[in-house]
Amino acid sequence: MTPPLVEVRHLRRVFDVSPPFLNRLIERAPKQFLKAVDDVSFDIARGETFALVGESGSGKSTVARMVVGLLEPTAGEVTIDGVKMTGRAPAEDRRRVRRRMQMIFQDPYASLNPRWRVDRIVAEPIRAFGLIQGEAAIRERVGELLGLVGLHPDDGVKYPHEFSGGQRQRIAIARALASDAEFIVCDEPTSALDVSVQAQILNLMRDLQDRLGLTYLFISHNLAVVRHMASRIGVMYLGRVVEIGEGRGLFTGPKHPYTRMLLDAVPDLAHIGRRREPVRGEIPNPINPPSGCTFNPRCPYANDRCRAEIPPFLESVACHGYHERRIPTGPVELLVPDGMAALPA
Ligand SMILES: Nc1ncnc2c1ncn2[C@@H]1O[C@H](COP(=O)(O)OP(=O)(O)OP(=O)(O)O)[C@@H](O)[C@H]1O
Repeated sequence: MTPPLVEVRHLRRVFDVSPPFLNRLIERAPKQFLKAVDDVSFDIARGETFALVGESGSGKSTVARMVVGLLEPTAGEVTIDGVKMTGRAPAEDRRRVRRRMQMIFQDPYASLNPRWRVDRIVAEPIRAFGLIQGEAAIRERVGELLGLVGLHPDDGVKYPHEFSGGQRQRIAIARALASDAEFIVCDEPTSALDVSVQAQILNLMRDLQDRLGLTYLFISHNLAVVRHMASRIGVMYLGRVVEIGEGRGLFTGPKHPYTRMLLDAVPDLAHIGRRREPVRGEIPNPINPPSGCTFNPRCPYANDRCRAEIPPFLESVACHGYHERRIPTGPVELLVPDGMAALPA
């Protein structure tokens, strides 16, 4: 069996969110810490799209930033292509992996230098990594990359503000591909776009994946988008992965009560065989999370054990109720929301 391209093990990130020292001194308040990511583990196979979903603040972006090396983990390991990125792997190995790993963000405008022409933006990784020598050859490669993402090679002479949001995301993708990336971390890449443009960008990403064998870590709060993109999905709640499921399976047979609640909150979800449960309560304060399973105050099936013990991650789900067969399960089916009909199933 080929090893996974990406291995994330027991990743943790704690932020110090204490008030300023003097305030703490006056108020005699202790330091405060926020566990943004707590013991997260998953693998991503080569050529696969693995998605992380969850409500705002569940820790998705923090995981993404640690995976690409933009943020130092408090604990845990990220191994990419056999190289321990969080350990003491030789610098040369880590540089090689970094080049082949890129990130695209929700707001492409913020990540594209507004004063640079598009051809310079796309050529920058090629120059930085010394991938191609000679200006004519670089120009040719930039034209090729722009064509690959559905832009015209002549678009290179324009500036980012001359493009629409969707076209800017295409430029960001071209720049990511310029360094011969094989692993792309996509943090809400289409959330700022109109639904029809979203579909075009998602289809482009899938097409590029097929043609170039790309691997994606896809972060989104939009379940319809995730269902379209991902072969496997991890559901995050308050810094933990509570369930990992195969794309369709997660939608048709959710195991964790939180996954069911997330699906129930999608208006276009048709429910077969079980009652839709209303969304209960709010996400607790992550600085002072509930004991035991952090979902227990919102869970209709919680008992004393749920309030006392963190559930282990077994059979792809971390839930005492599921392991003890206390939770009724039933199939659900996701209907394609309006406007997303352009997305192939
Ligand atoms: N630099 C930071 N300092 C302090 N707290 C942070 C920092 N970055 C993130 N957090 C906190 O960590 C938690 C997880 O945030 P994160 O952005 O990873 O969640 P998310 O699921 O990606 O949500 P969103 O979709 O809103 O970005 C949140 O409670 C957030 O406030």
